[in-house]
This record gives sequence, C-alpha cells and structure tokens, in this order.
Amino acid sequence: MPALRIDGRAVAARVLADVKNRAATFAAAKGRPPGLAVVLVGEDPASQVYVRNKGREAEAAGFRSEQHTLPVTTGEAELLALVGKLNADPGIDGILVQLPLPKGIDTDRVLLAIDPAKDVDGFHPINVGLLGSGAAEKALVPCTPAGSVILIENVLGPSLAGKHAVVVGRSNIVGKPVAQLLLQRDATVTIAHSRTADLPALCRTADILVAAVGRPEMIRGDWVKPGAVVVDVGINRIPAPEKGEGKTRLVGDVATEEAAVHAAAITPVPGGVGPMTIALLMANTLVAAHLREGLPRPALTA
Ligand SMILES: Nc1nc(=O)c2c([nH]1)NC[C@@H]1CN(c3ccc(C(=O)N[C@@H](CCC(=O)O)C(=O)O)cc3)C=[N+]21
Repeated sequence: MPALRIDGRAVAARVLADVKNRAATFAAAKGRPPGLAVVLVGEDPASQVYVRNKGREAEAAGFRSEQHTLPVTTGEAELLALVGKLNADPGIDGILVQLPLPKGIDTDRVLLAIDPAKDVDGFHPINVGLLGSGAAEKALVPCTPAGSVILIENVLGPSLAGKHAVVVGRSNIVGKPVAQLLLQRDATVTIAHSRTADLPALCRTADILVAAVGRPEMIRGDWVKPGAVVVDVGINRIPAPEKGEGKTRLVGDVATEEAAVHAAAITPVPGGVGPMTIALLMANTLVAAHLREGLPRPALTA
C-alpha cells in the first residue's frame, strides 16, 4: 500500500476557518479583533515572503495585522525599543520577531524581552518552561511543533500510548518542543541528532518519525519502519537544473518517494508542515487574545 500523503494545506485551511469564526466572536464581544505584529529585520527575500504570507493570513482571519520591517543595520537597542512598544500596545496580542536575526543582535535577549503573554512563537523561556513542566494548556506552544502534532493526531488519534516516536533534531524551535508535545500525548520519545550512533537503525524502530534536521533528503526510504507515520519538518531549497539554469526546488529532510514505499502516512514538502506553521501562528494569536482578555482558552479543532 502506498503511503497516505497528509494534506497539510487542507488541515491548515480547517484550522484557519475555525480561527476566523472565533475571531469574529471575540471581536463582537471585545470591540476589537485579535492583533498580530510581525517584525522583520533585514531584507532576506525568503523571510520577506514568509512575513508577507503571515500578514495575508492574519487579515484573512479578520485580525488586525502589522508588519514592521527594519533595516539590516538596526541595532539591538532599537529592536528592543520596538518590542517594548508592541508589548505596551493593548491592541496587539501576538508579537513575532522573524528569525534568524542579523549578526550582532543577541537573539536570546530579544526573545526574553517579548511579553510571554504575547509570545505567539512560544520561544520565551516562560513558555518553554510551561511546556516542559507539562503545563502546555497554560503556555503558548511553538507553531511548527503544534502543527506537526495536529497532523499526527489526524492520522493516529489523540493518544499515542504505546508508540515509539523518534525526533531527529534537537533544536529549541522544533526538536525539543515537538518531543514534549509527543510525550504529553503518551508516546515514548527518543530525541536523536547528528551524534547519535546508528541513526538509520534507530529510525527503523520509530512508529512516528519526525525529521527536523535541515539536511535535504537525509532520511532514506530504508530508515522507515513499515507502517510508520513520517512528519517532514525540513524546508530546503536545492538546485533543480532539470527545471532550467539557476532554478531551485523545495525538498524536505526526508527522501519522500523512497519513504512513501514503507510509511503508512507521510507529509509532503511543500504542502505538509509549512502551511500548518502559519495556521498555528493565527491560532496562537487567537489564544493569546483570549487569555489576555480573561476569556477561556479556545479549544481549536482540525
Ligand atoms: N520567529 C519565527 N517564527 C517562525 O515561525 C519562522 C521564523 N521565525 N523564521 C523562518 C521560519 C520558516 N517558517 C515557515 C513558515 C511557513 C512555511 C510554508 O508555508 N511553506 C510552504 C512553502 C512555501 C514556499 O514555497 O517557499 C510549504 O511548506 O508548503 C515555510 C517556512 C517560519 N519560520
């Protein structure tokens, strides 16, 4: 049986429809829509595309949406001043500072300066700590991990008891938080990385395989256990001479066609985790708006 291709665009569209509905209810109750501010330092074209997409989805959901683009020469103090202004703005519920930041800016200091109640990336140490101590329902949870777990739940249901999840990659942005979310759903979780012994053999023990390493097509078909659910978080732009001189294409961290021979279900790139990241950013902004206004945390559905 060929693997089910998990349609991240379709699941993201369901999340966004739910967010839009609830945003309208929120706006009617509070006299203002949820507000999201996205901050971009520098002119990296890929980052500009992502930031523009985030603004477009925020507007489609009925949010107030602000984009702040600062020159690449911006100093840390200036960026901290903007974050302080956004923290103090009562109409802004979510602040996202696009990463990576230019050299010379201390990323940890900037993330620490964002009000944890507005930290829709879930990168502030307060939110990291709430997730790590099992209080995810009080936390803002990082978007890519939360979106990845919704895709897994759509295939396997809410309980992952008895399943072995292998997370390849130990970043603060994906690997560690996705491991926490899987653990919270009762999976048995192994976090693997570049120094893990015999990574292919370990991956072959995974009922759930999450790839978040940032190396194009590193995970091969024969690393995948028959019947596994494979979530490919990687987004790598590689040369595609077959499309013409200087052209590129997007690939994940998994050799998708090879892996699909063995997997029960697999997320494609593009069209898998990426659209979920943006949908969960809107969901987090809606959650932050509710919590800041003293309303119960909305239980989003997909
Ligand atoms: N503070 C911060 N938070 C982030 O969440 C954040 C960030 N910084 N820096 C950059 C990365 C990257 N990122 C993506 C989001 C959506 C897609 C996405 O929708 N991808 C489409 C394809 C897009 C394309 O064609 O290039 C897909 O996979 O189908 C990709 C990448 C969020 N990031």
